[in-house]
Amino acid sequence: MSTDALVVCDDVARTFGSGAAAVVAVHGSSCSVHSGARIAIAGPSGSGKSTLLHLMAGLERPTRGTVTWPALDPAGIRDIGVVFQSPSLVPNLDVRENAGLPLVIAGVEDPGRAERVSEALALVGVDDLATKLPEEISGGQAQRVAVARVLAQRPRLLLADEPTGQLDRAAGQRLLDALLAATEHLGAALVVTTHDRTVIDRLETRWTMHEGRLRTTADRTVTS
Ligand SMILES: Nc1ncnc2c1ncn2[C@@H]1O[C@H](COP(=O)(O)OP(=O)(O)OP(=O)(O)O)[C@@H](O)[C@H]1O
Repeated sequence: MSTDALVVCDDVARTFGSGAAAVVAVHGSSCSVHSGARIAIAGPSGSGKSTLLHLMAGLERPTRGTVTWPALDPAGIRDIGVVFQSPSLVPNLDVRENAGLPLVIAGVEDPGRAERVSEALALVGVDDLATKLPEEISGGQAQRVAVARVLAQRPRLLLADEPTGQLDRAAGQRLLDALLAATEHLGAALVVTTHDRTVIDRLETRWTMHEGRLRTTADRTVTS
């Protein structure tokens, strides 16, 4: 396996529960993600996409196999940003405060923090909403704020779990535009799990999950 990979999954498996109730969410699957990669992980509901993404993020431990982050230093798992299907903004904080919250928790001080938050909000086109509360913005805008919250951490690897799943087609396209532009600007790799054909068609690399098994494929030409 290449050592410049941001994440390497080597024969990983993840089982939930035990005995007769055990569910094998991911069977022995191997893959690696390098700088600049733009990968869609497609597959039906329940095929193990989210579990694989969580394994890549270090949010789940594999029951078999290993997940390593060769190009990230030991504390570098912080270089991984995760966007979930639901934005989960804090209701009583405004957009700017929500986007900056992980940096506050990490102890990043101003003016650096404010600069990073402003850059992230601008990258996803919600800088004009900075003083709005979550209840004052649309679902698509809230999801862009959730992306900004991750971008403000300047990740080298951005993992997005069905980020357009709750959005209509137009809002989903705008979110994807923002994700692509922002990861390019930051030089971050992007991995997106999705059912959405229009998302799949815009990423160079398409992997598929089926009943917990990952199939990786070569890069292809993006249609738009
Ligand atoms: N924490 C958990 N406890 C028990 N079973 C789980 C858990 N997480 C996932 N599973 C099971 O593992 C399997 C894979 O789930 P996963 O969420 O990874 O699939 P998915 O492809 O992301 O599905 P969707 O597209 O619907 O989000 C499913 O059968 C699911 O019920």
